[in-house]
Amino acid sequence: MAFTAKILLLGSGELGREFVISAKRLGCEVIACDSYAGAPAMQVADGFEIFSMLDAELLRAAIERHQPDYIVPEIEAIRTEVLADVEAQGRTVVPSARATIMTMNRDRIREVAAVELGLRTSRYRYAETLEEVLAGAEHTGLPCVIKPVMSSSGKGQSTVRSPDELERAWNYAVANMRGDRSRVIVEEFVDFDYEITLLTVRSRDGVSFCPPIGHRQERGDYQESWQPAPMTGHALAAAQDMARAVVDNLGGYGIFGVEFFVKGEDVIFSELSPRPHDTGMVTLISQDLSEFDLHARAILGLPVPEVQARGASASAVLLADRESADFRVEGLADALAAQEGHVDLRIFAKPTTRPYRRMGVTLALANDTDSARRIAADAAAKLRIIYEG
Ligand SMILES: Nc1ncnc2c1ncn2[C@@H]1O[C@H](COP(=O)(O)OP(=O)(O)OP(=O)(O)O)[C@@H](O)[C@H]1O
Ligand SMILES: NCC(=O)N[C@@H]1O[C@H](COP(=O)([O-])[O-])[C@@H](O)[C@H]1O
Ligand SMILES: [Mg+2]
Repeated sequence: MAFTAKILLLGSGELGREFVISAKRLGCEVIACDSYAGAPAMQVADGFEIFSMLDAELLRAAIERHQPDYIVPEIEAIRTEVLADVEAQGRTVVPSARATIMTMNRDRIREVAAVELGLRTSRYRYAETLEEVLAGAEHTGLPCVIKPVMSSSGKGQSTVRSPDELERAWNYAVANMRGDRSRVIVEEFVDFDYEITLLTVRSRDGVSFCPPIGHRQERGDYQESWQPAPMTGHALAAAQDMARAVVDNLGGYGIFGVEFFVKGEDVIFSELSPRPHDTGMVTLISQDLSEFDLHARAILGLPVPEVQARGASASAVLLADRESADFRVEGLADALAAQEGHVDLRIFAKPTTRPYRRMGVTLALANDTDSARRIAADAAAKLRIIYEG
C-alpha cells in the first residue's frame, strides 16, 4: 500500500486513538504501542506492539523493526534517552527528543521556563529529602503543592495546608512517582481565578494558537473543559507570548498544550505537554480541525490554516469507580438525546476499569460556554458503567 508516511505511536490511549484517526485520514500507516493489549489507539491502527516503553532495549527494537518516518510520543513514561539517540541518528521524534525529555521532568521544564526564559511561574524549590521538603515549604509558604518531578495526571500530587501534613505529602509523592529519582517539586499554591490550556501549534507556517480552553481539575486530573475560556485581550496576549517562547525553545513541529493559571491580569506559566492535551478533547467538537488534526498536519509538514471555531463548546469526562475487567457502558442513547445544543461523545473501550480511570468523554456545542458545560455534564451523567465482575 502506498502510505504517506509511517508513524510509530508511543502510547495508545484516548488521545492516541483520535490522533491515529486524523493521521489515517491523511494516508499514514500507524503502529500503535503501549504496555497492554486492546489499548484505544491499537483498535484503530494498522498494527500494534505491546511492550514497556520504559524499557530501552524493547523500545529500540520496536523502532528498528518498524523503521518509522515519525516517532510520536503520546505519553510521558518513555525511555527518552532512546529517543535522543535515534534522533541523533537521523530519525524524526515529535516534536523533538529535547521536548520529550524536558517535559517528562518537571524540574527540567521549570528551569527552562523560569530561569532560561524568565517566565512568571509559582515560587518553587526541589527536594530530595524530608528536610528539603520542609525547607522548600518555608520558601514557598503554605499552602503549597508537592508533586513528584516525574508523574502525570496528578499522580503523587497533594496540596499541603499545615506543616504537619508535609511528611505525608512527601511519602505520598515518593510512593506514587514514576522513574527512579526520589525528587519532588514544592510549589507555592496559586490561588488562581481560573486555569487554561493554550493549544499552540508549531508548524512550517510558524506558531499559531487555538482559542484558550478553560478547565476544572480534581485530584490533579481534568473533569471538564470548555472553549473559549473568557479572558481579557491582555491576559491572552501574555499567555500567547509565553507559549511561543516555550515552544520555540523546545523546537520541532506539532501541537503543545501549554498550561497557565490566571489571577486577575496575572498569567502564570504552569507546565506543558508536547502533544495533544486531555483538556483539548473539546476541540473534537469546537473546531474545524481538532487538536489531533492539527498535530498530524504540523508533524507531516503540511499547511496549518487558522482554526475555524464552531462556537462555545465543552467536554465532560466519564470516570470508572472501581477495578473491573468485566463491564459495559450504557446510556449512550440518553446521553445523545439532549434537547438543546449539539451533543457527541467518545467511548474509549479500554479493556479494564480502575478507580477514576477515564473511560469516555461527552462533547457539547451550544450558545454559550455555561450552557455547553451544563449540557456536556448532563450527558456524562446519563452514561453508566455497569460492572459485571
Ligand atoms: N501550584 C499550584 N497551585 C494551585 N493549583 C495547582 C498547582 N499545581 C497544580 N495545581 C492543580 O493541579 C492540576 C494538575 O497539576 P499539573 O498540571 O502540574 O499536574 P500533572 O500531573 O502534570 O497533570 P497532567 O499530566 O494531567 O497535566 C493543575 O491543573 C491545577 O489545577
Ligand atoms: N493527562 C494525560 C492524559 O490524559 N493522557 C491520556 O490518557 C492515556 C492513559 O490513560 P489510562 O491511564 O487510562 O491508561 C494516555 O495514553 C493518553 O491518551
Ligand atoms: Mg497539567
